Amino acid sequence: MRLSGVTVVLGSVVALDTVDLELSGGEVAAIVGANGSGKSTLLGVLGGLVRPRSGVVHRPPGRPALVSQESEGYRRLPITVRQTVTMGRWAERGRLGRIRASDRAIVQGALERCGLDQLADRRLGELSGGQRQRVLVARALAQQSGVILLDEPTAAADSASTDLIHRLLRAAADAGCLVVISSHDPAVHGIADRTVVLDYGRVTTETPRKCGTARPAGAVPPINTEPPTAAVPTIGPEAPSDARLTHAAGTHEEFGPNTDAGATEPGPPEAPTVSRPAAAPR
Ligand SMILES: Nc1ncnc2c1ncn2[C@@H]1O[C@H](COP(=O)(O)OP(=O)(O)OP(=O)(O)O)[C@@H](O)[C@H]1O
Repeated sequence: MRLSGVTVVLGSVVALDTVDLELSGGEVAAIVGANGSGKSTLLGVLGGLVRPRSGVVHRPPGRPALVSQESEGYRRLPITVRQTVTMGRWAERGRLGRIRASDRAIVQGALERCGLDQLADRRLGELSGGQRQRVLVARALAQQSGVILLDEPTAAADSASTDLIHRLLRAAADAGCLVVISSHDPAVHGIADRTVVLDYGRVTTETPRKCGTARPAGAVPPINTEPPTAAVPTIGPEAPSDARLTHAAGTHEEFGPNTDAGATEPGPPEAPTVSRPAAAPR
């Protein structure tokens, strides 16, 4: 996954400013920064949900698994935990496709690894915020994508849930996934190979991956994680119906005034003036 000179303008705000970034399978990248610094926007670009105004985006084949912020929308969904995690398999089977015994086994495995098997028949609205976050992570794991993008996946989690989610994500990366986590939680540094610091839409600091030195050996207990498969689409309420990440050879999109790159959202109108994001509390 590579971004070159990516700029995103939302309304009159430069949400991302000429961002260059290269991320690889097998690593956990932590995206950190103050409120409004552009973390969610960056995840949106990586996931193909936000259209840059300019720049180049290379994506690997397949659709990423997206874990959006736990929200009121999830609380209101009249579906059970198991049904939600099963949605991860729609990626491979299609919404109307038949869920097979192998899919059910994958879902059961994801439920168990996320400590949700006892809650499988509860509705989402009957869970705590931290429990719902584990459900969203379980759904992403059930998708078995090669890329998992998570927006503050531990914001409502207690320390035990945070530790579990982090260990599962670390294990997914160790199995070959690219895992990108936007977070305000300092605990994320414990599993990250790379930290990308955003400030007013710019990457100010990037700690690149150092082969073999990112984590002390044995710091993360092994977890039984299914290896990612190549090309699986995004699922879930936040997934756009026309997500364009399905090319077997990956995608290369160029954005700019003279290009017509595939986008999933209409680009912003030409803004006569562009301001920096509103100052965030430091
Ligand atoms: N739909 C929108 N229209 C205009 N500006 C927007 C829109 N969405 C976000 N922004 C602005 O873009 C900037 C980046 O927002 P973004 O949500 O990416 O920040 P963030 O780092 O994820 O913040 P947080 O930590 O609060 O989740 C902010 O200044 C925000 O106000």
